[in-house]
Amino acid sequence: MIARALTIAGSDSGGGAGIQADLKTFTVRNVFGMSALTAITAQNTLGVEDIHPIPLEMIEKQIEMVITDLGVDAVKTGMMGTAPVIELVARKLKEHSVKQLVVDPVMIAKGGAKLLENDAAHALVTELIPLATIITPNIPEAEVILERKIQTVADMTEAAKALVELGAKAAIVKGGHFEGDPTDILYDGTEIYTFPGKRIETRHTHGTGCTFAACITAELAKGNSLVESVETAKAYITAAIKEELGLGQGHGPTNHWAYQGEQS
Ligand SMILES: Nc1ncnc2c1ncn2[C@@H]1O[C@H](COP(=O)(O)OP(=O)(O)OP(=O)(O)O)[C@@H](O)[C@H]1O
Ligand SMILES: Cc1ncc(CO)c(N)n1
Repeated sequence: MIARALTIAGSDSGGGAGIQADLKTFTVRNVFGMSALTAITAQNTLGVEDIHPIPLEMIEKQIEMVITDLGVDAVKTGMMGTAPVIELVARKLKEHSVKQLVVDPVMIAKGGAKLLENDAAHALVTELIPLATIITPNIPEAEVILERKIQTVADMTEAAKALVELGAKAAIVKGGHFEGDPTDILYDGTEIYTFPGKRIETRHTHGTGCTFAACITAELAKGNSLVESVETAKAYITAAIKEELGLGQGHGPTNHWAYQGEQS
């Protein structure tokens, strides 16, 4: 049977981030994708124009309809928006004993728009992080969650460990926001793994975080190990950034078809 993945996230009308990035990535990685929308955004490569939140009952019904009929092998969370949404999603994931959960703690879009209310970071810590197979913050997100500055690779390593102490089984702190080559640091509760990258000079990085986390989710859904899943996701996002599509006037989308690696 084909592996199944559910993304619980916001819609990006521009198609480069949010559920659109997730569903494209799931498809290219041979996983059947499903979605529960938390918000609709009117956005493009230049920024977020408006956000329309989805009512809590409707978020709940989407999750319920998908899990009780089609079933899921892995779930990814992206833009949550508010603390009540996080609380609801955590309750549903517990109710259905979801085993593989990738938490991408989306806070701010590339153009600077706020995708998570300030008072909701606490709910991430108390509700969602303890359920996570892996949490995938960029450096500013890890700084908000842990209430500390991250300035060096050593700080990233300490941050990954601290996120596991908060209850996630694993954490990867992404280095895309540092100057120079972007190195990501993974801690799986036992070992530290370093995923070095070469910085690609491009403005087309809209949705890199969503796409990376979606690929981890797809690989986990197929039954791959955590480290294998992150390795594939790193290769996938690197190819997607390198072979950008040249779309839009601002931060353009990545190329979800670019990765030529094997299907596992
Ligand atoms: N310019 C780049 N060149 C190569 N790799 C990059 C570049 N920018 C980001 N990455 C890699 O892409 C992945 C996503 O990291 P990033 O820090 O950009 O996520 P993010 O900030 O959460 O993205 P988003 O804009 O979707 O919120 C990481 O593996 C990171 O190392
Ligand atoms: C809907 C949505 N989710 C996540 C991001 C972060 O890239 C975005 N720009 N839009």
